[in-house]
Amino acid sequence: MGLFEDEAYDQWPSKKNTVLKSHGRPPWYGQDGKRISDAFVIGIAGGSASGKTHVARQIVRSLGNVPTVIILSQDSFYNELDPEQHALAHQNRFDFDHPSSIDMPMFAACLSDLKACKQTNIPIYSFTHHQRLKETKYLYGASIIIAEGIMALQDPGLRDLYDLKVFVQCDSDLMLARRIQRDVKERGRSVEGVLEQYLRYVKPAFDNFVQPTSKYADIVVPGSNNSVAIELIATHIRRQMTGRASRFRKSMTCKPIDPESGSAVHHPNLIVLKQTPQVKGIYTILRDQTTKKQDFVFFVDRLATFLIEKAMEHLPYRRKAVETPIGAVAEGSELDVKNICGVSILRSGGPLEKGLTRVLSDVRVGSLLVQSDVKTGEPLLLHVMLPVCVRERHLAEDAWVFLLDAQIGTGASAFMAIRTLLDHGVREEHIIFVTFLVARSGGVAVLARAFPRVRIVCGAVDDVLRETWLDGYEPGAGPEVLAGAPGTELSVDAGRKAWIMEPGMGQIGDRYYL
Ligand SMILES: Nc1ncnc2c1ncn2[C@@H]1O[C@H](COP(=O)(O)OP(=O)(O)O)[C@@H](O)[C@H]1O
Ligand SMILES: Nc1ccn([C@@H]2O[C@H](COP(=O)(O)O)[C@@H](O)[C@H]2O)c(=O)n1
Repeated sequence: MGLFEDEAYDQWPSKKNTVLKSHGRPPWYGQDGKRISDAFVIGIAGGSASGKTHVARQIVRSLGNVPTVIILSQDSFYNELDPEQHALAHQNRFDFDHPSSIDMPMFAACLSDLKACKQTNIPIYSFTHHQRLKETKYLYGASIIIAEGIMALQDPGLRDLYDLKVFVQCDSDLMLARRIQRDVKERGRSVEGVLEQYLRYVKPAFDNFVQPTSKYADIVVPGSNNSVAIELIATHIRRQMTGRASRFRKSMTCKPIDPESGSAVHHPNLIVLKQTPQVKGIYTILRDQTTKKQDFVFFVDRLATFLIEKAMEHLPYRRKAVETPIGAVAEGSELDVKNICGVSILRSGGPLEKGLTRVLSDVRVGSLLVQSDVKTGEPLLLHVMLPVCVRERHLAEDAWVFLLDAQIGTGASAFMAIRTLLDHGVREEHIIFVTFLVARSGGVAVLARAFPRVRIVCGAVDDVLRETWLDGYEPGAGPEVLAGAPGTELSVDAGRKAWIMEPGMGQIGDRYYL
């Protein structure tokens, strides 16, 4: 499932569960790999049909070009009902408006995970059937979270999670009229049923529990004609977001110096293929600019298999005895891992992905898309599609992940990809980065400092990571120069420069696929 699904919520059976909107997520961590700031969280409360979801969506629209936003609806967290309660619910005789009807601890837990930049899996609720569906919805990667629900400001623990608290104040008649319309159209209810439920539970609960929480709000927004208030909120959020992203692209290309020895830091877990004549021969063909595409693809595929086999040496194995066809016992070994998967950094990780599936035929492979921001040169996380054993927290901590990318130059994409896996609970020592080429003076040293337990398996090490003007770039030209500019396998900074590896292999993805 894709992570950043713009306006994806119309497909959900319950109310608008989540909206994810992304213009790419800049680094949320510092040079030491640790998180530097939490996501910004807005809590929106108000009566049923007061317009909370509408306000949340309007805020998202008004925010425009900001990093990823998620709308998290409290509606997803109604408690499971037993058969008796279920029967009552279908007769409009169950109180869904009492605070105890919502699984507040679960809502708070999901929200705090998202705030702390971790992934979460939220329930999907069906208002028609008054129950949670079997599937859950995976969420990850928001810089801004809007949590909305009638009880969003009810719980003190929840209130502590918000950076901004909003209450939507709406006229009761308008709320009732909207609710009748919506519940008949979208929630499979009859007009009589809506009115019965409204008079018995909704209105009293609004007066007793919902309206009193308006006192906690930083801002009260009208339930209609509220564009000015929404613009004010969006401006406030934009201001809060400024300066939150970490900027350290430039420093990633420098050789970090070990304060104790004074010499450049090398990666303690950099594993380079033995430079046999056979391996050297393959690299010679791959580095040669006259090599035809057909040969390039053939030798990349061959090398990918070598590298994956090398990486496999770092997985745990246990002893295993088998009986041979002649009835003898042979002592051997077998893989001792619960879950193993691949994650390919798009698009250059593709050839290694093929290598991985040749070696482990049933392995699941996910992907990450990281691209440089044209203005700042910082990496932006644009897309996350991870295998289930990483998406589910209880599986992630036992999972082993082969992270695949063609080369590590500045290390910016590798850094972001590793941080993403760690956010999901994958153990640092369970990540094996497999790559064709690394630049010694570049990102590996930065990665070594931040994530020393991640193993990097590569086939060759280039000493030079050179900063250069992009081909065809003239200072002062527009950002369109960057689109598809050759030699930008390694990212671009605000000055329209790229870092290229020497001697390098050129753009491995382009040479392989185009
Ligand atoms: N400002 C508004 N102007 C017009 N219609 C609105 C406005 N706010 C909400 N509505 C409509 O009212 C109904 C309920 O709004 P919604 O945002 O789903 O309420 P809540 O999330 O508070 O239950 C929806 O059909 C929505 O389109
Ligand atoms: N099975 C359910 C669960 C909840 N409700 C009603 O939903 C209202 C809250 O949702 P809003 O989108 O209107 O904020 C709440 O007032 C419950 O009565 C329901 O009808 N059935």
